Amino acid sequence: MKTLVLLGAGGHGRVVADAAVMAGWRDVVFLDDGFGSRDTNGVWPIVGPLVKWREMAAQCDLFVSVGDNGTRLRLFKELASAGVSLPRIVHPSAVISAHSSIEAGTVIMAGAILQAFAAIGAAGIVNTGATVDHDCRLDNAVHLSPGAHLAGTVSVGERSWIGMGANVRQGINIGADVMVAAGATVVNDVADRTTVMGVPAAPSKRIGSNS
Ligand SMILES: CC(=O)SCCNC(=O)CCNC(=O)[C@H](O)C(C)(C)COP(=O)(O)OP(=O)(O)OC[C@H]1O[C@@H](n2cnc3c(N)ncnc32)[C@H](O)[C@@H]1OP(=O)(O)O
Repeated sequence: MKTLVLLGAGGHGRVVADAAVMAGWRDVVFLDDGFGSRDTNGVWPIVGPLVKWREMAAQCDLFVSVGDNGTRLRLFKELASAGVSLPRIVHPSAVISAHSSIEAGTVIMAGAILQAFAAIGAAGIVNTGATVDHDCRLDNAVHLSPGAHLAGTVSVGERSWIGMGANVRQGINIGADVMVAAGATVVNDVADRTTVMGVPAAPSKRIGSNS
């Protein structure tokens, strides 16, 4: 297998690296703009700043491991438009229906479950133990946090973040750039750029950061 180059050397990056090793990559390195002041992320080396991807692209697999949804999607699009090889990373303990789909640049973490006809967009994160049930549609750069659960036929718009342990009722449409708070239960559709929290989830006057 080619060397895997991860763009973004934070905590999320370490979990992506670990999943990638479990999925079969042997050599994993990071690029990060903190290069110079840090030279490792966990047990993996940081070998240069982000821009170095251009000189590594021909020989390596590249993957954006930035947690912030907007930044991750912007970098993913930059790489994709340069024609770079952009894998999916699926932890071997995830349960993935043969009738589901996962676009490039997405990571599926340990213990996650994708049910039949679930469709996951590009540059997404389906985090530890999250479940996506039948016929759900996740647009690009959605982050489904650890232990979040989507019932059947839920749609989630671009760059939205579903917090830890949140639950979404079947058939719900969640817009783009939405923040669903940790532990919320969503029983009504959610408009673009809204933060919802609580059980049942209601819009919050305070806007949380979507990162
Ligand atoms: C592997 C990983 O680590 S992946 C990362 C997973 N992380 C998550 O899922 C975290 C998701 N983020 C949250 O739930 C955040 O609390 C947010 C975005 C909803 C709110 O964040 P902030 O805007 O910083 O809000 P802040 O912490 O200042 O709290 C504002 C108010 O909302 C309340 N509040 C915050 N989060 C929640 C929540 N999840 N549910 C209910 N109420 C909440 C606070 O108690 C506070 O109430 P108060 O004004 O009465 O004191």
